[in-house]
Amino acid sequence: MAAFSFTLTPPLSKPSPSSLSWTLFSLSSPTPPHFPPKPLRKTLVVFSSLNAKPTILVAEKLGSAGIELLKTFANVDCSYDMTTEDLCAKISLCDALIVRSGTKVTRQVFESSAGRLKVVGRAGVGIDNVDLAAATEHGCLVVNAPTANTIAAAEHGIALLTAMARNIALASPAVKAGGVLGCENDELCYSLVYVGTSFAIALASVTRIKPSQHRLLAEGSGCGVAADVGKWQRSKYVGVSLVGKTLVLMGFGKVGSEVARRAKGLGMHVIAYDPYAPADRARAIGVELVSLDEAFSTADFLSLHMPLTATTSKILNDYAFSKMKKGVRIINVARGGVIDEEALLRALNSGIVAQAALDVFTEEPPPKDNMLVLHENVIVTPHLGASTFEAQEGVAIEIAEAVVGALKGELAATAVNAPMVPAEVLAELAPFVLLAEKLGRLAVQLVAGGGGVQSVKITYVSARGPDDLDTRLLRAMITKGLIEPISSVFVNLVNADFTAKQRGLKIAEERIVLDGSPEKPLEFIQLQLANVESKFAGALSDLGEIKVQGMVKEGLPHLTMVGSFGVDVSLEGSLILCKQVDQPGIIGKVGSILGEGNVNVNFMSVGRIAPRKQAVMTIGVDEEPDTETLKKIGEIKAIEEFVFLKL
Ligand SMILES: NC(=O)C1=CN([C@@H]2O[C@H](COP(=O)(O)OP(=O)(O)OC[C@H]3O[C@@H](n4cnc5c(N)ncnc54)[C@H](O)[C@@H]3O)[C@@H](O)[C@H]2O)C=CC1
Ligand SMILES: O=C(O)C(=O)COP(=O)(O)O
Repeated sequence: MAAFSFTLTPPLSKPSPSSLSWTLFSLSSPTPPHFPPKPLRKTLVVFSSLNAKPTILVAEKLGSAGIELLKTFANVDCSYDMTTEDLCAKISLCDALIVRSGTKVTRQVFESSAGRLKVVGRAGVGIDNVDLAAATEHGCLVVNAPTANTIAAAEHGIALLTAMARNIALASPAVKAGGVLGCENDELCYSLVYVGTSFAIALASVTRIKPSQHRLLAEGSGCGVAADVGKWQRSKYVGVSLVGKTLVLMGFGKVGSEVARRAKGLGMHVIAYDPYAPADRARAIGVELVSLDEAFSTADFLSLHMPLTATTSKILNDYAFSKMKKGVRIINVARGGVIDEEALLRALNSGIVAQAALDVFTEEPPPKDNMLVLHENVIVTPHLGASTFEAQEGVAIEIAEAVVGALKGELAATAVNAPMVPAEVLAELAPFVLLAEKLGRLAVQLVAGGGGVQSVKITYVSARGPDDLDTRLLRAMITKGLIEPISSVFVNLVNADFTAKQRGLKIAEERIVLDGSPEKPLEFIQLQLANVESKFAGALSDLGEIKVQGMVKEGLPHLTMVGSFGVDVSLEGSLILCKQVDQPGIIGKVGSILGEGNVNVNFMSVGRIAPRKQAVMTIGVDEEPDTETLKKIGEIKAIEEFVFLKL
């Protein structure tokens, strides 16, 4: 009697947490016309919608063009000014969330989503308000809109620079209050006052008050401007010139470069501190990259354009200010947290910093009694860097395209928490990505017991040099294949490495370079699972590891080796592996049993050590054979063992 085993477990399908299900990817989807220009890198995303329309929650004001675009694909819920509690309550009903800088997307939000939230779209650049680690752990892709507000932010930086240098923000309301609006004696007049904390000109409202109340009002609101109302103070608002002055840019990325171009047009000497910026790009704009110390010590004006990270947090601190020239002027359109606000206050009070122009704050909106905001040498705007009509329409379209694309399973060009791979590399790797997942699924189903695997060795064999092969996608898909069939977690490019680590799955990668034509990115991929028992002994290598190997033939993934047996079967549908003593008639017998069970065979191959010796037969089937059919196969005398695998 032949020893055999077959498996209909572990469960290979699991209920989708939402109307969205995981699929590998779609490379065939047409790319929508793109505005603004397409970034060069893309990432593979693994979502696709089934029948029901997904729901997208828009938590902050988004340009109308973006909303219209979203509505063509999804149910769109525009709920602005939600509390954290409101957001957490709604999020489990949403497949995607779109925010700007005003919404904190915390771990609590991801936990509250109960696995449904698949994409967070940040309609802008800075993603410091999104808990990326939590997003990744929950397999949620985060995309941003990194290009559409660059010019707006740069223009705002220049606006603050010039407004500060020429005291525009202080002089204008003073003139309006006293001169233009006609403030005389005890007659009632209009005066610009700051609302509440008096922190923003943009928030100023016009209030009818008596001139005798101006000072009172000014003192009451802590507002230096209101105290000067009614005065035509030409000598008070004498400014400083820009031409010939040194402007230091801290961060020389998209916004920093655009500020540089504009500042050079104003006749400024522009230098930058950015350890990661390419020197040739800086040179092309006529900007010298300098050390941090040189940046601090030479600046007449210093403008911040770096992201808020652990390294940049409070980069302008007491030490930095102590290195600066007396009378330096600071502009911040990046993030409040890159400045130690208390240190800046001290530097303003001591005169090291003559003036500061701030668009962003550690806490937004800043508290009423924020002494920086109230400081007479500080001008402020309420995070307006990206707020032009043009930028907001552009950002809205950019983020809507990214979110819809991700939900459709297209490539996300602006993924923040997943590897981005050049689009052309991705197109080339696509069939290998499919092969990688199938090999993972196949290998794990050969393991006896439901415990899965603790270590896997992946060997990539290619005629290309190791540096020419980006294996992140392949590794992620092998991980997906290894983990999903034996667990309830959904693995994608975003959370693959995290999930593997969390489950204690060690992944070793090896690349072997073959002689041959480097036209194809890969010749084959091999997986070896060590320290496991197999339910199909024929899949074990001489070293006792489960070994499977595959390659891409005519664009389709093929299994080419099981254990020590060479086979050749297309990895479609499901697979039956049989180990038998090679002899006439076996193929026919198995074929007719499958036929009787109404199971269509799509591929069959036999790999044998030698004629009439042991052989492994691989049979690709379109349908899943029922238990009775499988039992009959097991009863064929010459068959030593067999296994049914669902791909
Ligand atoms: N106020 C507003 O409304 C807006 C603010 N922003 C903010 O402006 C900042 C820059 O945006 P982009 O230029 O689009 O980003 P980007 O990514 O193109 O440029 C950032 C630059 O900072 C550099 N950098 C990173 N760490 C650094 C460090 N430790 N020291 C020096 N440089 C470092 C990077 O190398 C990069 O060149 C971001 O914080 C973004 O959130 C952007 C748009 C609007
Ligand atoms: O894009 C950025 O980084 C910004 O700071 C813009 O923020 P906002 O979208 O205007 O809230």
